[in-house]
Amino acid sequence: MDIETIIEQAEKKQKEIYDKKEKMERIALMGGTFDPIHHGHLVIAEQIRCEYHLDKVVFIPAGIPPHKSNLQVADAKHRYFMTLLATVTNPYFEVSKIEIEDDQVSYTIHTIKKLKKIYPENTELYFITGADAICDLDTWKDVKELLHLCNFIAATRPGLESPLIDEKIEELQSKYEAKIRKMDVPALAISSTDIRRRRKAGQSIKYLVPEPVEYYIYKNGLYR
Ligand SMILES: Nc1ncnc2c1ncn2[C@@H]1O[C@H](COP(=O)(O)OP(=O)(O)OP(=O)(O)O)[C@@H](O)[C@H]1O
Ligand SMILES: O=C(O)c1ccc[n+]([C@@H]2O[C@H](COP(=O)([O-])O)[C@@H](O)[C@H]2O)c1
Repeated sequence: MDIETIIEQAEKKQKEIYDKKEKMERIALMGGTFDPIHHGHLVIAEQIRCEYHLDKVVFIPAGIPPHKSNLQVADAKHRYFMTLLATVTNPYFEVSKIEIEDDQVSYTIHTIKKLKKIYPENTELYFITGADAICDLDTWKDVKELLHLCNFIAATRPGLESPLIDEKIEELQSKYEAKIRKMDVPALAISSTDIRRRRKAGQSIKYLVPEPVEYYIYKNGLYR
């Protein structure tokens, strides 16, 4: 099947999930630059979905990532399509265009406020981040309000010691009375930075990203 057909199917699936939205009560949001999306992202999203009995996980590619605005990132359209391709086979995964359709910096507080207006009042939102992101949560826009609007789940990530994450979570919880939980996920030392570096060096990225994403990267000459 060609990439265009898979993308078409993925967009159809988005609509079907979206139409069911009034029945959803526990939704996880997985924000990221996804430049590109890789198996590390998918593993943490699926594990958290299962362990927290969530109705779905919404992947939200950032339009202008707040902490990466001085870095060059691939066009939002490419990052959106790769996220669609990576998630199409999971009926519980959805991709939102909410941040890429906005020309402002993609602050999570703005996204959460917009989504709270869309979802029914009883919906509980969980924002998934890697443990590295938790460590600099203090620097996020309107962090106090954000932590009151949304639960956070910090997935462990190779390179960050677990006690350090526990300490950080405790600190944030007492400072902001926040609801943050840690989730131990199988260690996958995969990062988008490493995938881009490998591509630039002409090395293989096979098995680090889903196959259709790998194909999309080659077809569109990304990260050379
Ligand atoms: N292998 C991984 N294990 C656990 N969490 C991860 C992993 N890769 C990414 N994440 C988390 O997923 C979220 C979105 O990640 P992002 O799109 O920035 O990918 P990244 O691999 O960290 O990218 P980059 O290397 O370009 O910084 C972040 O909160 C990040 O911490
Ligand atoms: O709102 C903020 O201030 C903020 C600061 C840094 C990161 N974020 C969000 O965290 C997610 C992961 O970001 P990144 O840069 O690791 O891809 C993504 O959804 C970003 O929009 C949000």
